[in-house]
Amino acid sequence: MKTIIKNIESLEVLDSRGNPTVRTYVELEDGTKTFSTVPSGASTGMNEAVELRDNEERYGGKGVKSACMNVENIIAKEIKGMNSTKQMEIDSIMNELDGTESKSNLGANAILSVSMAVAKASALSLGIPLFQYLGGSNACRIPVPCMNILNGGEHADNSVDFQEFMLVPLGAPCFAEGLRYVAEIFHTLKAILKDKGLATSVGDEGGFAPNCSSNEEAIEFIVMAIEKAGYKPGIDVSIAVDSAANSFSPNLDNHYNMIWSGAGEMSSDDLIDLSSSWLDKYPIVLWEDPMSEGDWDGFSRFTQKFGDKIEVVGDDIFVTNTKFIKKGIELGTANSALIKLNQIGTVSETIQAVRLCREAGWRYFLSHRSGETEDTFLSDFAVAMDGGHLKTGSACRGERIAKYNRLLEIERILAGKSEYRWK
Ligand SMILES: O=C(O)[C@@H](CO)OP(=O)(O)O
Ligand SMILES: [Mg+2]
Repeated sequence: MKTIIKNIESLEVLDSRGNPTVRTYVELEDGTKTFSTVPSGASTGMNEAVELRDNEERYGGKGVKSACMNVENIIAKEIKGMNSTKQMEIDSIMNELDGTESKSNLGANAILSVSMAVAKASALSLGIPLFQYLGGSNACRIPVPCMNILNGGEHADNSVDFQEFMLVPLGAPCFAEGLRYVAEIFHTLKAILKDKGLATSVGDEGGFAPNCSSNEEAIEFIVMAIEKAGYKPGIDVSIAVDSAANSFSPNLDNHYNMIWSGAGEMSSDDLIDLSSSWLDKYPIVLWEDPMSEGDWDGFSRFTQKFGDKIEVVGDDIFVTNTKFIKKGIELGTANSALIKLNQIGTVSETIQAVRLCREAGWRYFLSHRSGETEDTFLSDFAVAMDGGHLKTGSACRGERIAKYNRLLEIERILAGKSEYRWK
């Protein structure tokens, strides 16, 4: 059979931060050969699946090279000879081989590299675009590109506490136009910052990282840039924020300390008040991780207050894990989950997390990591999952642009049959 796995090999390569990461090649009986490369986060949730990374001393120095060895010496031995289209079976065999809930034995990066590569190889061998292989022949919704144009927190060396400020081109008629809107605003923001004598260097995801005088000044600059570029805030282009509140909650609880801006200590209620005043003034449609992963109560209160007006997304608190998303659904913690393949470590389990959100009437927001690669799996995956929006960084870094460009290609493949809508 064409799609029988003939060979699997792994190679240590570099990610966008210049750190080692895993790339895995899968070869099928019919000669199809392809590969996948895994990303890695900087602001991570405590319960994310465990990667074997060189910079993680807590795993006894087991680094990316050992993840690659695990692919070749342990996973490949079991998976070779299997049909690559048996995604769920392959993923669950890898989980059994690993034997831990966190995937810390073989490494979530080792497992995910194989999981994504077998999906890609299957699609290639069958002659189907990856987004249709994963999402079915009706997959046609291109996500609204939530472009991160201003970075703070752990993704930058500046005076902004909130990690990501994103543009949401929800008024555009199609993806290509939406991308054009946000790329233009990106360049306009650069000119505004330059004009004000502020730095135009960028953070990990390619958004600008100026030393703003306050967090609020950051969002003011963005509204200014939207207008100056000729768009209407809230109609053509709205705004999304990822506070990544873990990064300013020293004990990951309901105490916050905004050290970068100097705003100082805050409680969950102070953050709710701040958000409330921003929501009155600025066209914000989505707010991610407004509270830390330990502040379930603060998160719920935030959702109670704003959940009928905006999308409240849980990232570090849910870590793409159905166990935590289920708890969030029961408690009303949020109304959406961030979806990152490497937080849970297999394609099948990521799809389960998406399905759970859908069944609960939640939204789900597909996402890259701050340490990325040129792999465009995420673009196809986002279209396949039909979530309507994704975040994959700014307009000035190749590893992010690769994903936007793949979405342009998909829109073209769908030749007028694609959908583009926020909700
Ligand atoms: O917090 C986030 O949402 C992500 C991606 O933007 O960052 P990281 O990959 O560092 O966790
Ligand atoms: Mg986040």
